[in-house]
Amino acid sequence: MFEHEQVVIRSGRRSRLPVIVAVHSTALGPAAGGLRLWHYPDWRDGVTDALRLSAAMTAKFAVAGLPSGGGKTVVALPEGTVLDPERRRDVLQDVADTIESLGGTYSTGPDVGTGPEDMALIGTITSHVFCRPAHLGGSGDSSPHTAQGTLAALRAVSRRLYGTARLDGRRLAVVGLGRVGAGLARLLAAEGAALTVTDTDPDKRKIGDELGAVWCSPDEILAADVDIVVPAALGSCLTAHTVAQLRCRAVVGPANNQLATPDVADLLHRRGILWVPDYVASAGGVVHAVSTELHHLAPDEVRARVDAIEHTVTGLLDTAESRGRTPAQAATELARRRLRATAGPAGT
Ligand SMILES: NC(=O)C1=CN([C@@H]2O[C@H](COP(=O)(O)OP(=O)(O)OC[C@H]3O[C@@H](n4cnc5c(N)ncnc54)[C@H](O)[C@@H]3O)[C@@H](O)[C@H]2O)C=CC1
Ligand SMILES: CC(C)C(=O)C(=O)O
Repeated sequence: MFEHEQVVIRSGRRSRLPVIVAVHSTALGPAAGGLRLWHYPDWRDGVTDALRLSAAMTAKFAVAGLPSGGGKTVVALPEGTVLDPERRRDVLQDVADTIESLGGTYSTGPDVGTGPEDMALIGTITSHVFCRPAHLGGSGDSSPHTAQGTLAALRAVSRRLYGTARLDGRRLAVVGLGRVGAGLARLLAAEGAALTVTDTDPDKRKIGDELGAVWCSPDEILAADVDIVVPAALGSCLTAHTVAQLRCRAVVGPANNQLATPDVADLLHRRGILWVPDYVASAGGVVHAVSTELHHLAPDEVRARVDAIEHTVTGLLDTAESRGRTPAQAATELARRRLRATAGPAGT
């Protein structure tokens, strides 16, 4: 079933690359979600990714209790494409044109492959952008706040499984040392967690060495003998095949769309592995950006909202336990309830 409100696919005027903007829902407010600049075997795979990522943003905002809707932009780069600075600028301007044409229905921010400087460039063409650098009036890089929010989710899970929110001595495997994964690994190392890490980019090994982490190959890390696996790279890492290999008690991480298909949540549950839906654990970045840029909250209030992810996760785990649901089902039900509440009697 096609459940999105709007999907725009344009060939960029300058770059000739496919710019895909998916607006899943504006039921809670104008849509927001990051710009993913990534390689795909076929541009249609980029469309599939945009559809899934934008739907996840709707759920992310609903569970976080924020008045925004779900959207996402994907620029599907053919495999092997390397963008020189000029071509990168062309792509970003093409994205900005497309977003501007939506007249405020959707605003973009950073995601895989983009950051605050890219948002600054987009901001020269459209005002519908967030997470620009602070000196330009934006809330800056979302990734430290995404990492902080994921840490809050990990504390809730640790308390549930081990009776303490402290992570010192806990064994965690961080999959992906990009902007969020590296930040999170640093927070975990500072707390005394024993880390196993990986990234497909061998240069990231330096970060692991700096943190005293064990380096593992990307193909083997999901089977590592650890307490908690932390997906912090790309989506669809949890499949029937990889779930069968897991040796951990929980999977909690910031990577969007970790499940290859929704039924994988049941497989995890049947194996007794606690999985916190990614759209709950990864909300810190948008919570920070929206609370700062739209609601103009003071920094300590914003930080409290990011840290409140710990209570959200605890609440979901309680609900799941008391109603005989998986955490995934409890989160879906909460998101649907909040979306229905805005639709009024006709939508209930
Ligand atoms: N940046 C943010 O604030 C937010 C990011 N997320 C999600 O968190 C995840 C990471 O995002 P960022 O750190 O911003 O992206 P990034 O592009 O900075 O980092 C991604 C990292 O994953 C690595 N990687 C790719 N495939 C891999 C694989 N198969 N195994 C191991 N490593 C692999 C890449 O080499 C890169 O170092 C993404 O799924 C993103 O959608 C979610 C919410 C907010
Ligand atoms: C950081 C924001 C923009 C986002 O796209 C996400 O939370 O996935």
